[in-house]
Amino acid sequence: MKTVIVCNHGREVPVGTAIVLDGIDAGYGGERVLKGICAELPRGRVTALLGHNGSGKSTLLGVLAGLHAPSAGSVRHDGERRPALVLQHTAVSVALPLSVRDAVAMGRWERLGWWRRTTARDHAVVRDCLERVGAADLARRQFAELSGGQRQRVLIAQGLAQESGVLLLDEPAAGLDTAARERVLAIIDEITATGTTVVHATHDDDAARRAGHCLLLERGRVRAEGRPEEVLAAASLRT
Ligand SMILES: Nc1ncnc2c1ncn2[C@@H]1O[C@H](COP(=O)(O)OP(=O)(O)OP(=O)(O)O)[C@@H](O)[C@H]1O
Repeated sequence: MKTVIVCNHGREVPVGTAIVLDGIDAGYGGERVLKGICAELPRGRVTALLGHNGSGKSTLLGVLAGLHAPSAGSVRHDGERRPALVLQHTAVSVALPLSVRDAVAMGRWERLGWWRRTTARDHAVVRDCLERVGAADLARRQFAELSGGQRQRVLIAQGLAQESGVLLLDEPAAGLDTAARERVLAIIDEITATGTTVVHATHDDDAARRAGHCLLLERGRVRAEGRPEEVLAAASLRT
């Protein structure tokens, strides 16, 4: 029997929900991009955000990360810290001289405050996060020298270093070759195995099939939500 804890615009919210989106509207200037998004994203699992270009996936990730204020509705999550947003490797400037270790340590900045005085624990977290993404041997390298796949794994480590219960990724495997893509998807699976909730935007049906839950957006509205096979079937009906 499904256990209901609260009501979300008349929808049941099962126990085990990490994030509740309740009637989210959001946009840019006068343009309304997200329109009344209601959804429940399961804790400790991967949710794949699907939809055509411009359907609002990145905007929704921004709202989930607390970087983009909704004009209506609310986001509730059960963690103490706000969700960690992992940048796409192509979105990060490589003009600055930055070691891999320093790039991951930036994930600690919000905790450190103005003086950014790191402790032994901060260093241990950075080491652990690099190990979790298989990049411990890259720690002393310059971020700019890395391949796209290596950069993406380092950015995931930066997100993990925030020690949030929720990790948000915007097309983390886009532009990577098959081996690098597979490695990123395997890391995402391993992250959820330790209890972290992952939400990632993707155009990749294989990545969606590996997810525990899918949310399909169409022109800023939820077109389908649920198990991957059901949502992918709904998606194929629209193409
Ligand atoms: N910073 C911005 N300023 C103005 N409009 C924006 C901005 N970012 C996105 N948009 C618009 O919002 C709509 C949704 O964009 P969004 O990037 O959220 O979609 P998406 O589903 O992530 O697309 P893609 O798959 O191409 O990344 C689009 O019409 C886009 O042009």
